Amino acid sequence: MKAGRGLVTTEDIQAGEVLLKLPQSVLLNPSQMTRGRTMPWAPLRQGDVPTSNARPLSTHQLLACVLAQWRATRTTEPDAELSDRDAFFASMPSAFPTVPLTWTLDGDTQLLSALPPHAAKLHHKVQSRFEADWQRIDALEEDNFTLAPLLDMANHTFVQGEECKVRLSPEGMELCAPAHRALRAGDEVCITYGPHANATLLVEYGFLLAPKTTWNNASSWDGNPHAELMVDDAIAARFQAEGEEGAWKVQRLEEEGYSGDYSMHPAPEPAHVSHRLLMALWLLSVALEDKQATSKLSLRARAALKAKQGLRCVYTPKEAARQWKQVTYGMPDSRHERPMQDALGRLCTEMVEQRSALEGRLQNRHDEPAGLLRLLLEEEREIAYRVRASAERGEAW
Ligand SMILES: C[S@@+](CC[C@H](N)C(=O)[O-])C[C@H]1O[C@@H](n2cnc3c(N)ncnc32)[C@H](O)[C@@H]1O
Repeated sequence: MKAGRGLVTTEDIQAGEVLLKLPQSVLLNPSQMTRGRTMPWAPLRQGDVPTSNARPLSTHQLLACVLAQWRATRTTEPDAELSDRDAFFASMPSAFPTVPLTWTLDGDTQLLSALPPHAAKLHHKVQSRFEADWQRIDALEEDNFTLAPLLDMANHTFVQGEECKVRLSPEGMELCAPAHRALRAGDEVCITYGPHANATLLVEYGFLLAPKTTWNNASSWDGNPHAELMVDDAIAARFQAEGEEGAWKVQRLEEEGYSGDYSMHPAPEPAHVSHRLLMALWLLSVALEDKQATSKLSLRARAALKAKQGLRCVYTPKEAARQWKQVTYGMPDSRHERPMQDALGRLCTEMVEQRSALEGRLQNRHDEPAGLLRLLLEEEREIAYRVRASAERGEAW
């Protein structure tokens, strides 16, 4: 994998065998640095009551201070001998060109403007965290983010079962070989950073998993197994465009805990939509009508209303609420299938077009960050294609 440096075994290792032990004393986190003593700068622990003169740092702020201080000292004394801890610090990367936060700090608006909406939202969260650290806001939850020499060199694997396990104990940290797979000398030692989709990997870590082959209609999914296309913005826009009727629908979703987090997935196949998105699509397949008011409309106005309702199922609000209850009990009415398929097809087409437009913003950029962003946009477009094809075959849910 093209992942910079990594960990590699130098001898054969049995499945489940411990590869590495890091005693508490070499770990760098607030617990270790304060050794349980109360310090005015120490991040608050659970149950700590902040005193008026304490200005605690968050863990990230504290570790950033330690690293900044080390870097400053190394600059003034470049020839000083390296201790083990210095060697660890010196091994850390000093530039992060593929992490979108760097694009913001460098003012690379071209790359930023091509981020797909969900990745842009995730990036915004990373940026807010970063800004909060700069502003030194009070962080009241317990945090004990740790820098771990050597272990921090482990790259992420996407292959389930191939990852080495990190175990925490009062003595420190242990890295163990995969439970069911021996390692041979020369194998890379990987861990998992979590079941992340590519947008998260890009904005949090600056990398993503590219597919092994070029996708075509027939190929099975060989990209990130956790790939997803988030469509919250597009769904919210649809409800908003429906005015009061949309607000009624949003309220139904909120009541049932289905508000937001609407996703499409290429794997496991067939490409499909999440249950939450399905619920939103059901509501989009409904048109509300006040029968009494409609009966008073002119023929022309009634025809215009019919056109607006399109293929959707028309209900009075009371009947819609009753049908909705049925759906939340897992008993949808088959009359909704066609309008839902239709709504999904249009949504997928919009996603494809939006990604192509975003890709257009990367013209003339052939650097690594733009390459990664292009992969993300291509992946999202491919998911939309696959879900649309599944919907046409009646398999998207
Ligand atoms: C904990 S560090 C691992 C050591 C890192 N490779 C280095 O050279 O310092 C995490 C970083 O490694 C890279 N990385 C980790 N796993 C990767 C993977 N599967 N593919 C590409 N890059 C990866 C990313 O840049 C990520 O932010």
